[in-house]
Amino acid sequence: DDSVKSDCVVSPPPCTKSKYRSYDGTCNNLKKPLLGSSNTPYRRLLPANYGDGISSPPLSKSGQPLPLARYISTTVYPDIPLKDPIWTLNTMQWGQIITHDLALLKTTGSDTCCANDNSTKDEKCWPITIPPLDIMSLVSNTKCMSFLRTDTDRDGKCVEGNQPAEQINSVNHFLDLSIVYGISDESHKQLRENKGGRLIVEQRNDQDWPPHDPTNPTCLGKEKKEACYLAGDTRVNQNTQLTLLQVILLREHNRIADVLFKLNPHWDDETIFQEARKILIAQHQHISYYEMLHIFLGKKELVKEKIIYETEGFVNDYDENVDPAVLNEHSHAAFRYFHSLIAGHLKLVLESRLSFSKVRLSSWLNRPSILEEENNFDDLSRGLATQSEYLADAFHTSEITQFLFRGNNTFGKDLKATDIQRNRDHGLARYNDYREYCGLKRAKTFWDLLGSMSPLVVFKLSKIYKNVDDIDLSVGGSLENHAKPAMVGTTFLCIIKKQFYRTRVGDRFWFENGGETGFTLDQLKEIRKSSISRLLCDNSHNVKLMQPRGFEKISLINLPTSCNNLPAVNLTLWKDPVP
Ligand code: HEM
Repeated sequence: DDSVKSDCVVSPPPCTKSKYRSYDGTCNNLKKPLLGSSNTPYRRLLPANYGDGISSPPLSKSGQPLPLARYISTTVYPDIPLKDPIWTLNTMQWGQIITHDLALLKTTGSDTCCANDNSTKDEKCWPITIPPLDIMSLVSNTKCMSFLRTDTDRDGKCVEGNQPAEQINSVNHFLDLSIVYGISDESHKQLRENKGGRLIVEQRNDQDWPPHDPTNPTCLGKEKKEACYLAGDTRVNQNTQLTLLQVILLREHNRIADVLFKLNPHWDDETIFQEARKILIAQHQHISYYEMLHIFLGKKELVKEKIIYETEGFVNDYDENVDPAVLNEHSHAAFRYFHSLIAGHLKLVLESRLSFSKVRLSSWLNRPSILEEENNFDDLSRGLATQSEYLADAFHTSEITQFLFRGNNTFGKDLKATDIQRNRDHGLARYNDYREYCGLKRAKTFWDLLGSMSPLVVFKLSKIYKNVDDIDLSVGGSLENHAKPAMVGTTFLCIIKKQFYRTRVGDRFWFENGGETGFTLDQLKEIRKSSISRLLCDNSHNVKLMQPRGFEKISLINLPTSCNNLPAVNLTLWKDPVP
């Protein structure tokens, strides 16, 4: 049954026909109420490929272990900083917002497992080995990086027999701003002010900030006064610009709630809250699908695949037979390709758009306090819309391949090595299998890859892997030439398209649907005016100018203009006609 939960709760909850979404995603699908809900498995496009057919990491065709993930990372993905000529850091950062809204692999236990200590005895421990000639080995004598295997449906002992393990997504699978609102009734409750439809904020220096989180492990060990935030998602503090966008979304909720309260003083807290939530989720879906995704995937492709529509009307494409769940291949290989967009330094930018300073990414991971210092919040907001993201390619900033979460140490973790190890942890089928699935020809030899990769890349692969069938999806897919205008090769494009189709068509509350869960047509037209630029304008402290298209760099055809000139959602359309 596809509605079996990781904790063996098989009986679906009773569903009322609520106008609003639940927090955990249950009852979005009325026929199968658990579809897409928190703590249910990712889905797969192709059957799993485990070493033992059940859950152990895969081996190479020859039966030998696959080449070390860290070795692949250092040999294939060096730090060559090539800037994107068109798209801003906002594009990368919104991509991570979409990611965190859709999925979070579930792990239990402490994330300190390395071959050097006893913790490796934990069956979930599968450290990333560092080869002897690696810079981390040579300079600081580090032998491994901690890696915890993802929890699966087999852990709960709810799966019988030899059924292959399926990993658990601990957040709900819908694009519903669970990062702002929480993933269950309990996690949601802690965020509510219970007045005026607002979310809890703390005021400092004339600005609103998320509340302090006393329990999040990333906040432990911080001085009591140091900001460390609570939000709908536990990763809120992970990196500076991610936290910035989370604060923007939180403030936007309260801004909308305050306007709705003025328009409809007779509404109670819950009504204001749910209406504000519905508007913000709609803005998010609109910005993600209509302003951002075409940058990654190309507009024509999105229209052709019915992921977006060229219409001013409703789009009633909800299909209860479409499973909205996040695909394992999407979250753990294809979409992670965009880790290569990450910039190692974040620019602080003045209203004149002069950049006067920058901060190092790895110095501020899990340390959001930097946002509250001086004018950093505004300067970094402008930075997001001014600075280039990096090109989608096979190069990664060493800030994430050598120094990720380094804290006070010389080195930290390696995100690309983690991505490769995770691909194997989840037993994703091989790159060659997905080539075939996505309409490319299966490669019999390495040289058959030449049609989709550069000769240098094919040469490297042939030196690293023994057999072309051994190539990991997250490696092969990330090395393909782009299927232009998409920023990604054919195989990943095919996987990502499938994801974003399911995410919209499998969501009964999709913002463009008319009917009882939707908006009036006039309201929908207002939602379609929302933009990343206006969102940053309205919710930063003192940013006065933004270019109209905030994912696109400033140019003669995209000049900064007064924030007031940018289209805005007219909330008076939400005035109750019959108070
Ligand atoms: C500074 C920016 C970012 C940092 C520091 C970061 C870091 C991470 C880390 C540490 C993980 C967990 C790795 C694991 O244990 O397997 C992860 C997962 C992931 N990242 Fe990123 N990331 C960033 C930006 C992005 C962007 C821009 C995208 C895509 C546009 C992205 C897509 C993903 C996806 C899809 C996952 C898997 C999510 C899941 O299902 O659990 N990330 N990232």
